[in-house]
Amino acid sequence: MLDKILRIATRQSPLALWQAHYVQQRLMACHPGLNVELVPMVTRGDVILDTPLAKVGGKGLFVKELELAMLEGRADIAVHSMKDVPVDFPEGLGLVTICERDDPLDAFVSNHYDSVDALPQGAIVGTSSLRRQCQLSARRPDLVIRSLRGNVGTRLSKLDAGDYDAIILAVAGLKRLALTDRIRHAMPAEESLPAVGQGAVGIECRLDDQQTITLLAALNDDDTSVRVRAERAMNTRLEGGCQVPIGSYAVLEGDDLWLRGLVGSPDGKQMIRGERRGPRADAEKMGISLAEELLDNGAREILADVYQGNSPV
Ligand SMILES: NCc1[nH]cc(CCC(=O)O)c1CC(=O)O
Repeated sequence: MLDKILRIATRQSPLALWQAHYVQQRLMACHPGLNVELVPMVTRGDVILDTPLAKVGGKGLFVKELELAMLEGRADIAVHSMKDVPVDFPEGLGLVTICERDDPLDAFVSNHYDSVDALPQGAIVGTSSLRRQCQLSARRPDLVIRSLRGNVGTRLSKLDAGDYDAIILAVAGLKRLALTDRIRHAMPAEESLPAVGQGAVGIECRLDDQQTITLLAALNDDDTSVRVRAERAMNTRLEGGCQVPIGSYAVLEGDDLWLRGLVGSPDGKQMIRGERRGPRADAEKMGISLAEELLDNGAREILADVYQGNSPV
């Protein structure tokens, strides 16, 4: 078994490479003698940089090429930010491991201001995340939200060039890239409910590859896994792609899981919130029942509006 070389399909952004290296290091530490190599790839999501993701097919654009490489046997595993992993997997592939979650919160990043509340009237905030846009606009309807795509480094350069008064990024991404000094304010979940899976790294592989699945099991974190399963169950039940602002965030309090969810309109004028508390064994059930409550409380209409194009995405 240890004469095998495990190949990780990875995008080449600094964040993707950090995550792939992290999994490589952890696998080699857990399985002395195991060889782990990176197979760097370019995805469509890396090529289409000028259009909001919600309009060009969503975050799945970042994973398709990696999945094809696994199905064709050119790679054994793919490492993903859980936030970017779509609900469905191609036949034969699945998510088998979720590593310990890093900071799940959003970061307020600015060269001039300390917080959203400190921004002047009409300030320009950069984000292409409808979830962040919705929550920012609900709090401060006067803000002008402008699209912001590209790698974390590119986004920071655009801020530094003066294109924006502030931008919102994930704390976890900034930490991984050793850029925590750019964070002015970690936005608590009450201010910006995080995205499904934010801050967690997941690993996908072929479901018939038992040898790899066994090797990956050592990296699974049960607490993270239960939290992310609750968040993803909510998202799946909502059938919400990334065209709809959705936040879903679970924490453990002892053995109890506290799951909070949000569905909003992109302009922040509508916002439906709900929560569940229950035993960790009910993670998925809680996600589904919270989604159903949100749907009954108005999320159904919001989702329908967005998909019929009545809502300014
Ligand atoms: N959308 C891109 C993306 N995917 C994952 C992260 C951050 C790391 C994570 O959430 O695990 C980021 C950057 C960001 O949102 O600032």
